[in-house]
Amino acid sequence: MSDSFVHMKNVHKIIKDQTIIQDLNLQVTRGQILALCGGNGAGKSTILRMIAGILQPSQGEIWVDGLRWMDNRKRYAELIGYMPDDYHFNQGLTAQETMTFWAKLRGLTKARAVEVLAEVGLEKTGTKPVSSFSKGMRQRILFAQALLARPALLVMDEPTNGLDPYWMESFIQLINKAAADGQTILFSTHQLQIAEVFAHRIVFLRDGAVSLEGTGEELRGQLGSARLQDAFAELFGIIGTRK
Ligand SMILES: Nc1ncnc2c1ncn2[C@@H]1O[C@H](COP(=O)(O)OP(=O)(O)OP(=O)(O)O)[C@@H](O)[C@H]1O
Repeated sequence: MSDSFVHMKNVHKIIKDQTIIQDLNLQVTRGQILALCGGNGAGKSTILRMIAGILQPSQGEIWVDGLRWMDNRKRYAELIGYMPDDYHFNQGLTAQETMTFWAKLRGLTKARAVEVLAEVGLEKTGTKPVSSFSKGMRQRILFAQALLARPALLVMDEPTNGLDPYWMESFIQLINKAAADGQTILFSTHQLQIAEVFAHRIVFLRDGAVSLEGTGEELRGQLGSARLQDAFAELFGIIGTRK
């Protein structure tokens, strides 16, 4: 096994007789920010859920900080802050009550719940019901939830969906700070300009396999295209290739 912080080795995932992920090998070093890109159905969420321990590979192994999910599920879960692409909030609770509930589940204090809500700019609106929140504000609650326990690994599915330009910038700053503090970050996005701005490495998936990977600069160099978005369009054509 390598000294990578996240190591996926020969991972396959089969769901309902369909191969969703095929022979995936992926390594992420500590403190690295890695963006997973690819069209609809390429397998981004499936990979992130497997790393988060929500799904298990059909074949192959995944280590986070040298630990496999089946070795010690509690310790494994403690290593990871997972931000799902969607979540059905309890509409009756305020943002602060929601976050405090999640904090208590992790043995953390209400003060930490309030602090992390402030980090995502929801200190004032935190006392309002989540039912009154916009998509972007809900995204910020989910992001705060992933940050709660200051996890060694942040796994985020489409974290910038619905963020306005101001919060996009704040999100980038928070992620850069987390990486500078030694946290390792994996996220999926369709927004290649976001991946280019702050990911140390970009992995392009196609039909559950790695199609291309490198830094933004390397990929642009390889593809001879001024912008990754152009390269992406060239390579993948119309988004959504899997039948
Ligand atoms: N529970 C499931 N049952 C059947 N098929 C599934 C299931 N989960 C995922 N899939 C299929 O696996 C493939 C990959 O899905 P996944 O959600 O990982 O893709 P994605 O890259 O995150 O897509 P998007 O960009 O649209 O969010 C898709 O073809 C999807 O239909």
